[in-house]
Amino acid sequence: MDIKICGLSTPETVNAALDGGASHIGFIFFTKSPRNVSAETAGALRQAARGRAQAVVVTVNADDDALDDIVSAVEPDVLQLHGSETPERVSAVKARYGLPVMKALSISTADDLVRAQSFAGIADRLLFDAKPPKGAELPGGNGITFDWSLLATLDGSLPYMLSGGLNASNVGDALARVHPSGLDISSGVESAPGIKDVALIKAFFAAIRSAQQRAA
Ligand SMILES: O=C(O)c1ccccc1NCC(=O)[C@H](O)[C@H](O)COP(=O)(O)O
Repeated sequence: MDIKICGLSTPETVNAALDGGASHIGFIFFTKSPRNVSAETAGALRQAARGRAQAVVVTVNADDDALDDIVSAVEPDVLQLHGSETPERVSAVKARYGLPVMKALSISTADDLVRAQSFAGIADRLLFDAKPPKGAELPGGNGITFDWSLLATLDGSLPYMLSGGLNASNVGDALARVHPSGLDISSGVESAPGIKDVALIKAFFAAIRSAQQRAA
């Protein structure tokens, strides 16, 4: 199963993610986020990780000019669109950069999953995150779970990463209930907003391994 550690900003925590077995490392491009990084920082971190994990850049309703700059500086493997991008915008981004697009969607009701179907065959993968609280500044990275049982309505045709409020304590429960093609975590491996913690990253991977052994 793919595992994405998102919101990385230092070599130490990127190494912890890679050593733990992360398939994806995520870099946030959203100035209001405590995890926001410069293109230079993300570019250097992704170069160091090249060949070991896929580099994902996370943007929110970014226009072509902003994406051009980020893509040329970072050379990502995947673009994660975490705003209110439409299926048409996802198609246009895929065509412009020739890169896989993971579309993040906020989930709080079954209707949100009906909306997800409009990205079928367009986004390469979805990332189901919790709906941010009213008035929240951030569309993601809020450390909030959603009702995972809603995912039971999916027919299996949409590959998705499960995201939102995961941590070492609840990831086993999540894996017992749903079967995503990937997991994504950010604040659950932080000691403070934006500060990734090597011990928490290790604990997260250990919890996943335990859950997988229980299921085997
Ligand atoms: O993490 C952020 O600060 C962020 C800001 C703006 C857009 C997206 C953001 N995060 C995207 C992610 O993929 C997070 O990993 C995801 O929302 C889950 O976060 P968490 O609930 O903290 O594990």
